[in-house]
Amino acid sequence: MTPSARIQAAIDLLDAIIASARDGGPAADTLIARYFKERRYAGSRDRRAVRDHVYDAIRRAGERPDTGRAAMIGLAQDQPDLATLFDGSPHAPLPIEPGEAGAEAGAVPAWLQPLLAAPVEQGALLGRAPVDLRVNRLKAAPADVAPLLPDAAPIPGLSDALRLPEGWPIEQQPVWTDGLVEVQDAGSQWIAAACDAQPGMTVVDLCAGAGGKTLALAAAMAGQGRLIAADTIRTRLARLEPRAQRAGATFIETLLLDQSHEARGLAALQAQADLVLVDAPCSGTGTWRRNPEARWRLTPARLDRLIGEQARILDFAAPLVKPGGVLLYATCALVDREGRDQVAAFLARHAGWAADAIDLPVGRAHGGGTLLTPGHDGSDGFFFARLRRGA
Ligand SMILES: C[S@@+](CC[C@H](N)C(=O)[O-])C[C@H]1O[C@@H](n2cnc3c(N)ncnc32)[C@H](O)[C@@H]1O
Repeated sequence: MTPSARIQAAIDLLDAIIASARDGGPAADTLIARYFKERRYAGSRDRRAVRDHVYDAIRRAGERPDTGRAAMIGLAQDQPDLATLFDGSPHAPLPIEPGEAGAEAGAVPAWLQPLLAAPVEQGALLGRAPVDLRVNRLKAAPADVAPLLPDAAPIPGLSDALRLPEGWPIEQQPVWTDGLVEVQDAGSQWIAAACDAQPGMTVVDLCAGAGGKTLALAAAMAGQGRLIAADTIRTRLARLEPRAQRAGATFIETLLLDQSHEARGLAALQAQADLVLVDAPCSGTGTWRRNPEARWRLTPARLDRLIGEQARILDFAAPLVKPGGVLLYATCALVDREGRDQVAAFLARHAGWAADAIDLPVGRAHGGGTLLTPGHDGSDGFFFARLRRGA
């Protein structure tokens, strides 16, 4: 592909990504993979260049652009070399017309800016994320793994964590295929630390998804006790099973819940759990480093729906906790209505509950919980709170 044809390919992909973000379709990564599957003539350098253009254009535009062309013209305003590639040659975009507008530059959609927690450094939300690893204590100690990964650096305060540079291909290494390490952002590892799961406990991971945090809890429990991974989406839970095998965490039980009738599926666990983790569905504002197009998907109506769902999940999670036990509420969102205010509302609805102080060498206290941000903590952004049921 010529450099100009790569720009046109990026424009075509951005058109598809914009439509998909508007209509709730597949993620950008899926669309990019599909696009190249149908265009075998594109070599690996073409793919990398097109992908970089696409993600640079997504990162640059806070609001969803009208067209892929507008998104790329916006990028060309910052990178004038790109503007010369709009040359009208075969497979290239037409020249940029005088006065033709590019998408506006910005990090956060205007409607969302006032809703983000005040300490959040908005300019840092779109940085590049490193590859963070968690050494799987069920199979190895950090001292065994560190010499196998000389490019990895420790992460202060997280004894089982290692950090590799962005894009490092860990999934091709035996240390990953053998289950000695999991890819897990430091923020998620801090949440697992805040859970303080111990061997022998009964633990419910209520929004387990594909089990990223479940596996961290399994390692903290040293494979002893009861660990139930629940979710309403069968395909997500199905992805946990091979991961648990690889990690040697075979004691994990999975529980598929029926959306809107979750309490029925959880009836046998009432007042049984020492710990319930609610890693709730959320706006994902803390993970824009990895999913920058997520900010083109969010709308005020979708945010309202998520907040309602978070409150509903908290309400059916609370009765599972035994007296004296803990409900750890976490979201990878930095919107106060999903974090600080959600916890305050929970405490107002549920007598006999209180927020524990969280003693971790990271984050900032925020309302009844802790705020982690890319700008302050170098991890994905999260809000989390430890809610304790009175004994
Ligand atoms: C933020 S993701 C969880 C990520 C996962 N804990 C991890 O560490 O990889 C939120 C999950 O909540 C699940 N979910 C949504 N509504 C739910 C409900 N009513 N009950 C249980 N899980 C739900 C979603 O399917 C999704 O997998």
